[in-house]
Amino acid sequence: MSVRFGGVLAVNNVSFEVRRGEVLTLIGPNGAGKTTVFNLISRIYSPTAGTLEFEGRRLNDIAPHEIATLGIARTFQNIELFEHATVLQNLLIGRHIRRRTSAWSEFFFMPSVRGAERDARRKVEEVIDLLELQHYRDSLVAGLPYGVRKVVELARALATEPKLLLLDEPSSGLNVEETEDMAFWIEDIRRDLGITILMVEHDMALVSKVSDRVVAMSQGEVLAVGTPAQVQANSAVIEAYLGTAGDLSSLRRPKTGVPAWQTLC
Ligand SMILES: Nc1ncnc2c1ncn2[C@@H]1O[C@H](COP(=O)(O)OP(=O)(O)OP(=O)(O)O)[C@@H](O)[C@H]1O
Repeated sequence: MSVRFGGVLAVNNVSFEVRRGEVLTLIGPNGAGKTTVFNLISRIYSPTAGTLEFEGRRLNDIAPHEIATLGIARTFQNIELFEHATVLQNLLIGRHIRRRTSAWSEFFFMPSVRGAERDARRKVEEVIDLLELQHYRDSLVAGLPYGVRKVVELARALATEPKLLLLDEPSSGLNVEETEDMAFWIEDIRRDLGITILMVEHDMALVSKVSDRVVAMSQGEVLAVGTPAQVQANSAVIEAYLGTAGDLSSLRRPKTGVPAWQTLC
């Protein structure tokens, strides 16, 4: 796919596949086009050229609100939750896209609606147990620590029972311990729930730990695809990161205090 914003070719002829059951991570310096790829897959943006397919189905003409019903869920770089609702309510709202009941049956609270309500609660409670959120289930999101909110956003995505989970910088803003917990959640989600994961991430320790394959991007293009070790050893990838080292403000530092490009080299 390619996408142009005025004079900026944000994504230029980018092509890759996500295999069922894998964790695939997009890496690259700031401005490489990673979030734009996520926004293309979520249908927030439309490609200027190219095709997007999910399970053999062309997604180019699908509306953004239909993406979740096809089995694609996402989290955002900046957490997007209902701040003045509880954790449980946020998850139930997330779950609502699975509802197949009509407005008519909802109005009269017919048996099909009661059944759907029970299913939603059961699924949401399963996710709360899986991500160990029991302690926070009735707390307002607004009062929760940042690290817990990140897990709640992940839980809300899981409550939709996705086949493909898009995680946009799951470790951003987390401390070392919280990042390690996030790595465990990601591994559990893939192993226990069989969900395929496509992730954008800057923390190379987390990337190496959980990813089967990595796609390295720079300036809107794919530089390399391979295992984390293969991509980290790729000279074009190293150069792309070193090329930004003069502008340290554009590099995200992992919590070790080591610049991202040093962890790559
Ligand atoms: N809506 C938009 N309008 C104009 N330009 C945009 C838009 N979205 C992204 N861009 C530009 O596209 C390029 C790629 O941005 P993108 O946010 O995808 O990079 P990124 O790799 O996700 O960076 P970061 O790691 O900082 O999130 C940048 O030059 C950015 O300014």
